[in-house]
Amino acid sequence: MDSIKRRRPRSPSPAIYKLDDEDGSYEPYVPIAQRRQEKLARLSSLGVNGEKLNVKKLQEELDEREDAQREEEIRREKARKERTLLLEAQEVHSRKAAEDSKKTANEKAEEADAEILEAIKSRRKLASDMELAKGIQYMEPLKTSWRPPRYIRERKPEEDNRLREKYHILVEGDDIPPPIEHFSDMKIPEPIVEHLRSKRIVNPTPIQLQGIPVAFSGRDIIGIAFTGSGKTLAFCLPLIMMALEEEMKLPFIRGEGPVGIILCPSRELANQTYENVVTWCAALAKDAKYPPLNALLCIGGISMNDQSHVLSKGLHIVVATPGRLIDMLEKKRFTFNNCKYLCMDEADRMIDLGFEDDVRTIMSFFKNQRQTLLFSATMPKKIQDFARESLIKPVLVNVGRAGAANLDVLQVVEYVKQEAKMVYLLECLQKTPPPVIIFSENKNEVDDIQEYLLLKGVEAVAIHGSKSQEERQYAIKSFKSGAKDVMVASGVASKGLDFNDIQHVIIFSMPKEIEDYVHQIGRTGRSGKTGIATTFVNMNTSEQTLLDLKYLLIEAGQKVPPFLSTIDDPRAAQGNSLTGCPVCGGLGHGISNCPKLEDAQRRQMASHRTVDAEGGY
Ligand SMILES: Nc1ncnc2c1ncn2[C@@H]1O[C@H](COP(=O)(O)OP(=O)(O)OP(=O)(O)O)[C@@H](O)[C@H]1O
Repeated sequence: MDSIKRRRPRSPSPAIYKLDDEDGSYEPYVPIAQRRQEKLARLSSLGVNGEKLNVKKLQEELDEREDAQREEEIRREKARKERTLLLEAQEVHSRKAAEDSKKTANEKAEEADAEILEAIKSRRKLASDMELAKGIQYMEPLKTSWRPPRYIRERKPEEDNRLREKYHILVEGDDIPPPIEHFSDMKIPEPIVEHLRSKRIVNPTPIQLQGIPVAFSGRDIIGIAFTGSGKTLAFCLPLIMMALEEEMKLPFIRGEGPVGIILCPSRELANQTYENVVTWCAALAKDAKYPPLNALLCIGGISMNDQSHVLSKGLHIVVATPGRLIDMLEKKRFTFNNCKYLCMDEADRMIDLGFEDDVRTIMSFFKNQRQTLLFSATMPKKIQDFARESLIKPVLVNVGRAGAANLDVLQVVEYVKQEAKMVYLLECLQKTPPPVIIFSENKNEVDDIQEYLLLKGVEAVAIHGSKSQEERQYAIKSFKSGAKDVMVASGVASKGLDFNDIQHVIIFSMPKEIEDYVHQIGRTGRSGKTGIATTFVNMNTSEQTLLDLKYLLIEAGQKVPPFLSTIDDPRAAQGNSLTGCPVCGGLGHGISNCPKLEDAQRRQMASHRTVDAEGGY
């Protein structure tokens, strides 16, 4: 009985059965009585006298030996199985590694892109923290009293579409207001139309003929059109009209207003837009029928006390850079209690990671529903999608591909060795008469170029983020007035600045982001005139930037120099899709190599509430 208790079961466990069964080594069960008989027979065959020996003891010894044998078999079997599993795991692993290495060729990049896009998607909505906290979500656009003339209202939708096709305007959104081909049909006050005519602004440009009716209707808008195509008028005029209507209903007194704000990424651009607003308001007020409208320039680097006379009256329009505007709002120099118009010029720049939080803070000062307008020449798909989520029934008005170069600019790309650049620059300046702008990414280089040109007797001014506000203003003023022939500039002057008839833009050092290039060459070829842009590249220019440039030249139907055409797109070799980067709009790379993403991450790490190097604050 004892021995039976200690003995291990001879018959294998069901699990082992199963395994044995699987590989065909199944042993049939032998009853205990039969086994005892067999054992005794074996003992007697060995010549052992069963009566003399303690049979029970012998039997136990034999059982133990058999048990040990059986255990050894099970152990070996287990080891064999484990080894097989290990081998299998190794095989799976190496199969996966092989698949992964195959993926590099086609899917890996897309997988990585999807991951980055997912991360970008998780960015918070652009709505202010206050709106988000209160859970406020406006569903309907702002109501305005403006209506298109009856004959346009009665036009068939197909006719509207025909007009859009004629002007290469793409639209997206619900209930899109009709395009209007003439200023006179937009119900703009006659003194303004008259003033525009005096400036040879007779017919609206495509972005204006669709953008203005959309904005006049109170709709949120994303307006994308190439550099120099008249976006400023498209977003200033609706604000002037809104302010006019409010003022005429009930005149503003001290402490009231503004009705709306225009946000710009640089002081110079804000200043230029402010001057436009003031000119158009003054043109309006020339007719005694219309009241004067007050505008305030709110930028870093200037004393706000100089404008105290504006603050002592009712305030209609504020043109600002984000930092100074937040400062003024926090100090309660004015409020947004009645503000219902927020426009962002160069909006992609405003809402990319650098200014995103500032924009949110500004939005949190609004007390009521607002109309939001975003305009730019470059607006990568991801920024469009992100912005769209934060707008109310927005209308997208797109003239040409977002980020495409202005076709009125002749783009010349030249290979110039680093050490030869300065000398070649002088030669290059002979291509056209002045005025000429030279762009460099590096502030020290801007200073060096100006110094060199001055030494060579060229009347040159320089502007970059480290110059004082006076120096910057002097540079812009003297260049605009024609007193100086050449302006050497860092990126600060590249976005939105509208100089008279620039003949030639020279890009001394190619920017990493192709969007910056598009803005820089866009300082020429404005308002229907043509211009030249010469860009120096060399081995310091990254291959990816060169690829972006190559595709942009091809898209614009420009000549591609041999050293650019020989650069192959690695994505093509890997069989990857050649669609443009959704983050920066560059056509020569995917999202995983986006230079803007790197920059954005860098900027996010730096505290952007400190003085903006480009002078935004
Ligand atoms: N309808 C028009 N007809 C002719 N010229 C116009 C018209 N509208 C604006 N302009 C002129 O075109 C020039 C460029 O306009 P604006 O500065 O608004 O361009 P933009 O689209 O904002 O360019 P950017 O993207 O570089 O900021 C200005 O000098 C402006 O006076």
